[in-house]
Amino acid sequence: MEPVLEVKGLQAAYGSSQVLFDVSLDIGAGAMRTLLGRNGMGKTTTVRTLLGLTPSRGGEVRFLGQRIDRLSPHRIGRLGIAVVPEGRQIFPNLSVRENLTAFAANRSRQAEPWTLERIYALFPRLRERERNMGNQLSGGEQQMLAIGRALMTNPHLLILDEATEGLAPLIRQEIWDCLAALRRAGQTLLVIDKYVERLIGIADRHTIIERGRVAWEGSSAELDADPAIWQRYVGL
Ligand SMILES: Nc1ncnc2c1ncn2[C@@H]1O[C@H](COP(=O)(O)OP(=O)(O)OP(=O)(O)O)[C@@H](O)[C@H]1O
Repeated sequence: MEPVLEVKGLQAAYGSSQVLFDVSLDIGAGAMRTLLGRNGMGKTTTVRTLLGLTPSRGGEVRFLGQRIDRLSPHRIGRLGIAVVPEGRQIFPNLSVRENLTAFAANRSRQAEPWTLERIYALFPRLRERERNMGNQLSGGEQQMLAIGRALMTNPHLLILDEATEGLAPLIRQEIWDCLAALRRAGQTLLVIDKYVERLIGIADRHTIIERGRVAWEGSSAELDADPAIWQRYVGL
């Protein structure tokens, strides 16, 4: 079956400083892949380039078979890629409910699309906070809201950058439980996070990025069998 996302030899730069040299990866329908690597290795730039926010300088990106590496971020979003960005970017002056409904759409034409009710069932805390403004939420609540807001577009592909960064351990666990539930429900996922041991139990495949190049790629079983690999490149 054709992958949902297929990236081949992706290159990107900020001005004259090249940051991605040759990044290739694919994600099958309903699969979850992680992007791993230390700070500054190019994970966020990879995501920004997929979303059209940083122009690619070479290589190809295909989404559901269609070339997207020359499209605007707006068009890419409409095709059904949603992101939970680093730092969440919740609208501070909109309520939880308004944040969730602001971009609601059915991009992937789901027979049973995400609704407010389903988001509130996934994250009961958001229901309790329904009338609170974005800037009145804890970090964990903001992350739940950012995930809920992305799901409300019913994306073919959901990308999370720094999925659990800066969150308390119990909240981190809630986010991983949510990712596992989404994975079981057939949502295709690309996740950046640092906690390799946890991700091995949830994701299908992993890509380790080192200085803008793929240093290692493989399955959860392969990564689990070789902790030296992730200790070397991720260092936890
Ligand atoms: N807007 C920018 N202008 C110039 N250089 C940048 C910019 N954003 C990132 N970089 C540089 O590009 C490289 C890759 O950064 P990137 O944010 O993609 O890494 P990362 O793996 O996501 O790390 P982090 O977890 O710290 O975000 C780094 O050397 C960084 O300093």
